Amino acid sequence: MASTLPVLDLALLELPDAEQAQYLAELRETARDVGFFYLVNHGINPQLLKNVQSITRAFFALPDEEKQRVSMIHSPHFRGYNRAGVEYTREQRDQREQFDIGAERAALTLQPDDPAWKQLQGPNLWPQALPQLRPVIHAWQQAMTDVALRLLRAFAKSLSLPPDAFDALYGTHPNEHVKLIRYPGQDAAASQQGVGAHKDSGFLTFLLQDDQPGLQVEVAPDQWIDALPKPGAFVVNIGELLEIATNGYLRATVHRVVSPPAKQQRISIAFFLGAQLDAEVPLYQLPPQLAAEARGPTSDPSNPLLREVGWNYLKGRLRSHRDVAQRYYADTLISVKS
Ligand SMILES: O=C(O)CCC(=O)C(=O)O
Ligand SMILES: [Fe+2]
Repeated sequence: MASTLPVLDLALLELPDAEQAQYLAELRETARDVGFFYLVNHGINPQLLKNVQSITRAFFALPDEEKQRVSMIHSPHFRGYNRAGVEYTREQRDQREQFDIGAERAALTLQPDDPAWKQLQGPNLWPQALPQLRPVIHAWQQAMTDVALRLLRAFAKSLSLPPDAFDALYGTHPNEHVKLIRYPGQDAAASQQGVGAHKDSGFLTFLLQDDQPGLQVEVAPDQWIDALPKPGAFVVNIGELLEIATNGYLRATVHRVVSPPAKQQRISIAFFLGAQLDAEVPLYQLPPQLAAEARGPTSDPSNPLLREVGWNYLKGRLRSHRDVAQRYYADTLISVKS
């Protein structure tokens, strides 16, 4: 069993088609067997990455009062700030503070019969005390969307599907979710749950870690390996949408973060590429050889995987942010077991 994550080089996608076969097979097998890897040579300007990291530190260093002004409780779209201990994973509180940003779009006017997930679309909250945050995050969100779509097309090719097979799913409105995260250090006697074990709900996740360890990946039942920070690389993982789309051939791997020791902290910046909220994930026809190896999507009664993208995404948001759910989605909580 590997003790570190595999490394994949995005620049190899520029090879002529005839020379790509081995690389695409490696991409497919890594995504299938581990579901997590380091991505190097991704082409994102290192200065942009530095800027994103330093503006994130500046955000968390703001006085609590400023952060509370952009608290998520003000947003029916699940945007904004949460202090540590407010979010839940597997019924336990996560010890991390975070700031969520989504695709910057106007809120929709809902009709009585509209599905609740339509309320997920809307504007972000931005702190007045840190005006540079918005342009830096927008630039990063755009750059990450480009990289994520390149990688998604490579996945389609690696599965012998047309390269644009997934394009209709993310359409013109991909769900581009950025999360700035700070894990405060914890005393040995306190809860070490930075974020509890979970799968991500979208297509692909990219993590920009600092140099503090803590991220762990479940490579086999109850077997965890450390995804140690690797300078210049993203940690990439597969989300539930790719698991559903490939009938479980690709795997949305469970992962978690263990808190840093007291007096230290860990900063991680996540980019989640999701599909358009009104899309439904079809079951893609894989070639017989791959189809025979598909395991079917995992069935976990506490986490059903839903083909309707809006519902699958809302499921995760309602579970994580109980206070926002109570305030804006009370009717949905009654009608949907999340
Ligand atoms: O902190 C990290 O690097 C991982 C965060 C994570 O898994 C998540 O927010 O879904
Ligand atoms: Fe995650």
